[in-house]
Amino acid sequence: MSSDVKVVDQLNSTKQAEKSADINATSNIAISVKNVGKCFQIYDRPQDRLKQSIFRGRRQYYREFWALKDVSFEVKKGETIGIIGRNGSGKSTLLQIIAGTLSPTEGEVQVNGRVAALLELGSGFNPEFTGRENVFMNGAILGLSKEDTDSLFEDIVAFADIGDFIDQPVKTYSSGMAVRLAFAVQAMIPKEVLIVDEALAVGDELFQRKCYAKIEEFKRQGGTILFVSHSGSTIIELCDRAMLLDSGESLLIGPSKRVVNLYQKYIYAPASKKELIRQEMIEQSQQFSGEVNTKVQLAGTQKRAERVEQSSEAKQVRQRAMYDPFLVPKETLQYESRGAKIYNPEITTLTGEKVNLLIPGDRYIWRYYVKFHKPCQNLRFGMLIKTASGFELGGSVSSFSGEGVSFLQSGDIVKVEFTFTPRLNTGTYFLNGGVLGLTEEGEVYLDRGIDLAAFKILHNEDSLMTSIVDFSVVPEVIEVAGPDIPESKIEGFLHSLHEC
Ligand SMILES: Nc1ncnc2c1ncn2[C@@H]1O[C@H](COP(=O)(O)OP(=O)(O)OP(=O)(O)O)[C@@H](O)[C@H]1O
Repeated sequence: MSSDVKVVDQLNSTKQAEKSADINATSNIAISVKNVGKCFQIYDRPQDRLKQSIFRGRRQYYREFWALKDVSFEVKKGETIGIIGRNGSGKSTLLQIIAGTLSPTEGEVQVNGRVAALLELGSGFNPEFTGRENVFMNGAILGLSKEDTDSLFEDIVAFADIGDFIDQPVKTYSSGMAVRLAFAVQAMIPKEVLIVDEALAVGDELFQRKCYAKIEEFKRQGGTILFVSHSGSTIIELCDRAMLLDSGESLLIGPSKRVVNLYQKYIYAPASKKELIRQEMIEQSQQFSGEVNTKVQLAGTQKRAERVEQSSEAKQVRQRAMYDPFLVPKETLQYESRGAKIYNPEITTLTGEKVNLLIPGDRYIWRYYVKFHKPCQNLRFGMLIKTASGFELGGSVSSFSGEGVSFLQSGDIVKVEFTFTPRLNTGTYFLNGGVLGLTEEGEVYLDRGIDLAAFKILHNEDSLMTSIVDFSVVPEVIEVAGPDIPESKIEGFLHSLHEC
């Protein structure tokens, strides 16, 4: 897209946002998408495009391709919604329509407030102008006065961190530098709605972390976010709800963890089962409409576990079996079997007692059995531990890619054990198990169970750890000087300490 076209589109976008703000100013809805469809005209040969413009309307030289079909949803103010789906499912098209850089063929989109969109970053810059000039141009396009942009300018430049290049023409920038500056503009402008296409993978890892921190800050401040990602765990971590797009259709909108799990079950299902799962998802979508899932049947669990934590008995329970029958995942999800099935998943102590209240730092076994219903080869077995919000903490597979148990007959049963040490903070965690095998489609899950078991890490009074993972940190604080070192001498003094 040329920069001129982009400018016009963005001006339209601003106008659209202003218009919507009038309509929705008092509503708690930030984005409303109603029956949106997008049809692209596909020309098989370049000359067909020319013919179409000459014989306009009299004959059709293109094929129609509907990239979005009848998509409807609403996003409340302050909500973060994730959009997930395979390549080509229509995610970017939907984001562009909501951002106002693409118009829908049918349906209606309303956005309440100013939109900043982290899409096609840098494509709106004029390469002949300097970074500074482009920042002011972008500000004007986004509806900011010169004074507004003036007051944000230092922050934009500091965030982009491109040094003196700010006064060089953008055509001299590396692509990474242009993207950084464009991100900084969108990140710093005042906005009500932020649209992010994670596929942008901006710059190096440090800059990416800075971008995520900025997105998280916007979320904390009550901003509304629409977020596209291929990473299920990022969607679960960041988003309140998620939408699954498939071939341009919105199949499922609901709690993000549930949507991501069903999506994974769907993409790994054999072709013959896909339509069935698709229908199941459409039906589930109607049930969700905003409901929040509780993960575990907590009846009595929390109180029971707290009592155990508090009692002096907790200090003596090392090596004693601790099992709470109420601590079971409410929503275990098993993939469609492709010739193998997982049975009897359980956590035990090294001496075989079934447990789910674990002592941090002790050794345990995650065990399941697998029965094979057809001959299978290159078999690998996996485990994964996740937080209650679905964030993947870590796991293991039984061998490297492509290796594994070379062959098992139909009817064979294997026992799979993973001995592990949960070095984790107090809290509830979930375990997955999976069997991978080589089929004519490549390596696929022959069976996979999401949230097959839950466990709780008991409180350790002696631990000073913070957050989730225990890195066995040993803190040490030593007084090295009294108040007699003046401020101006501190660096020299600390240097002399190292030399001693
Ligand atoms: N300008 C266009 N002209 C014709 N077809 C288009 C155009 N833009 C997108 N499409 C088609 O529309 C479909 C949806 O594309 P889109 O980029 O929205 O998918 P996506 O889900 O974002 O994919 P990805 O995950 O690969 O980024 C694709 O089949 C794509 O080829």
